[in-house]
Amino acid sequence: MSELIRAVIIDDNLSSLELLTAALEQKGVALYTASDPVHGLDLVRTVRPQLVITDLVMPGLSGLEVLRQIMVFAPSTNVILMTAHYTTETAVEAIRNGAADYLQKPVKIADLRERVRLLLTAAESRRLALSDTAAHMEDLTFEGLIAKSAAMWRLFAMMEKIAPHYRTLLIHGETGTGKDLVARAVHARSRTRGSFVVLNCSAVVETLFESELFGHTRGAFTGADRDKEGLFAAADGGTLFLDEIGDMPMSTQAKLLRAIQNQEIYKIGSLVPRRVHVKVIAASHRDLKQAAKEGQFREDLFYRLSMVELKVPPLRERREDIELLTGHFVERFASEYRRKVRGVTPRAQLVLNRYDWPGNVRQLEHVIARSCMLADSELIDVEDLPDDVVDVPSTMQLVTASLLVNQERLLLQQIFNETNGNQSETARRLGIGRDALRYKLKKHGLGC
Ligand SMILES: Nc1ncnc2c1ncn2[C@@H]1O[C@H](COP(=O)(O)OP(=O)(O)OP(=O)(O)O)[C@@H](O)[C@H]1O
Repeated sequence: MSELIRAVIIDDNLSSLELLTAALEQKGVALYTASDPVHGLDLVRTVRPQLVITDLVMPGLSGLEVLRQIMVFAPSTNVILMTAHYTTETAVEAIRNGAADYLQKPVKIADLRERVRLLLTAAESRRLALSDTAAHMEDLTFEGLIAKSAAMWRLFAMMEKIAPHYRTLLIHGETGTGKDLVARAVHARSRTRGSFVVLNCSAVVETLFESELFGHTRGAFTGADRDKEGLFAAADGGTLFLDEIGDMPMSTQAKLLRAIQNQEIYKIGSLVPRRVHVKVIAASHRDLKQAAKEGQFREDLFYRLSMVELKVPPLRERREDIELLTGHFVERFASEYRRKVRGVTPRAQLVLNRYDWPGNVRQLEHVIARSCMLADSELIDVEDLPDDVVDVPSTMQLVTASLLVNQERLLLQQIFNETNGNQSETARRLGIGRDALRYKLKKHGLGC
């Protein structure tokens, strides 16, 4: 971050403009100010700043419009909006539209400095991770998540921005992609003081769901022989992570929605409400929108949760992460199992890079753990890898094969029709023998 940082501040209130300028004035930062949004946008176009701080309500053009225009011509700019009327909903909306942050006015100077520092450091980490010049693993790590792919660093940037503002969040991704780690990372960056409490919805007996979430009073039902606090209460001031929320019964979903909306819970057997401040993160490998359409998930809960939706891409869509994760897991398991393994051979790495990883990072983790145990030498080789990883043809090969089969069927059908089903003529035009033609016709269910 040694280069000069350019920042543009736009505010129609002159004393606020002066205050912000004084707050951000420091070595290495070039500040430009505008007291009207149109001039502000001109400045942004000419000086191409990394950072723009703009008021939300201004005559002529709103801060949201300023944001919208900047996102069109310089989408990587960090735009911070300031407003006297902060709500979670407007903050989330602004961030979904590309804002880097959304601050309550009057802005606390220490807060602003810290937010700017975090944003610029995050932008620097992102640049470093994507530039192939990262010197250390820390440069490629975001709160325990390791990646160098642009897709993952885009996700980290969104996590960073949304973490201080969201109240509900939905994480979607195939099994083993790292949803749990993503949830923990968002919690860590949310600056809440409370705990991170987890409920795996696929592991709870249906009848005990509500007692798990909201707690119960003694005698509330048979077997309730003492008062019990629920997970909502345990997560008060922190985050409740509901993993595999698609497995939550519909009746519990209705109560969950009410608790989220009212920030109030009732223990089973009690009429006394308790106020709670809980951020809720839900995760699912299922397409909940589709489930809601099919009546298998409450639509209102889906819309509430998906105000912010984070998608964790499958490993096969970010293959540049495979080698990095392989190295990380080799180091971890070699040390855990006290083995002298220090890497994988180039050809084994090729096999790993080519495989489709239906179980995603977790599957890669298990494969490397097993290979570390089996490897006879310092480098894991192809024979140390499981057969299914080594033998399966890559998706590319499968796709090509199925395309060829399709093409063949279409061609056969076309010529067979043109020749009015004349096999000798069809074989002649295709340049193959009659036996080969009969075989192919049978294979494709044609002409019989
Ligand atoms: N980017 C990553 N860097 C390092 N480790 C990772 C990364 N992504 C996933 N892992 C590891 O892979 C394993 C699976 O991750 P995690 O449990 O977060 O996935 P998940 O999507 O929540 O899975 P499920 O859908 O089965 O609950 C964990 O051991 C986790 O530590």
